[in-house]
Amino acid sequence: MIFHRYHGLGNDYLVCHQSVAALLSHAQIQRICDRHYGIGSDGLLIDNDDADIPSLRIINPDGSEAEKSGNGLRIYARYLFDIGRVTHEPFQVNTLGGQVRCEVTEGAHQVIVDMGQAKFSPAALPATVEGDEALALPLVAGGHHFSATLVSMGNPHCVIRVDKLDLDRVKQLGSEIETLAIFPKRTNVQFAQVLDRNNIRIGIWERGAGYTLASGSSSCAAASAMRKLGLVDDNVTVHMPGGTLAISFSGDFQVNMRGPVQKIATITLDNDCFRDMTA
Ligand SMILES: N[C@@H](CCC[C@H](N)C(=O)O)C(=O)O
Repeated sequence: MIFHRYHGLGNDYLVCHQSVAALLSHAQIQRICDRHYGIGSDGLLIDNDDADIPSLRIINPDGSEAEKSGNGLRIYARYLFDIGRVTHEPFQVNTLGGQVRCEVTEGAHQVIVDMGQAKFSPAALPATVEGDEALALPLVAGGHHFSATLVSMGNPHCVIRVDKLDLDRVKQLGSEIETLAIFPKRTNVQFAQVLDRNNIRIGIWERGAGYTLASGSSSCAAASAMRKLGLVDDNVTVHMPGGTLAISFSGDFQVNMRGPVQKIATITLDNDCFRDMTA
């Protein structure tokens, strides 16, 4: 079984063809993503090449399926370029969270993705809260009171605005917020600090993955939330522990993301990896 390992700002993924994924159980995917007993990864990207438009499935390390992933899309676009399926011309990719436009540029080191429209309706996440939008939703976690903005980028995000970002707090409270009862499909969580009208800093807790160094859809969601609150302009650099992404807005919250991708390795998985497993 062949896997291609890439990262976007330290958010790392394994890419495999659907014929490989079809052989894997839920538990085996968890094992492959495990950093001590498997190859280790923030998720699995499954390439489906049945149709004219390439289609991406995104599996979190806990085995759950995500509708969309920003770093995952940049990595998948770069993978398609590496295998010669696309060129430097823009192309479409299907995800469960909608169709997006990708462009591999600067050699193949940068990828631009039109991530689609940020949506603020709680129903879009889904979240079981009243109202057409939840822009300053009171939340309590770990005994602390927060104000959250709910955003769907195709996948769900709960963006908490803070005066000063504390990454330990993200690690301590991420899981509790991810699994609050108001989020029936759980949620990704970002703590966001506005630095100025063109820069924000975020800490990320990903649904199904935990604390990560960077996240594309989280960057889009956090920038969208701060834009909606009137705190930033149309061009926002999102600073994360793993590095920065450039986010820009056009029209009615159409979100564009630009950032790097790096290839790490092509790996052959040994079947011995599953020897002690029953399924
Ligand atoms: N790392 C990703 C997000 C991956 C999916 C997420 N964990 C979810 O369940 O929605 C990104 O770069 O966007």
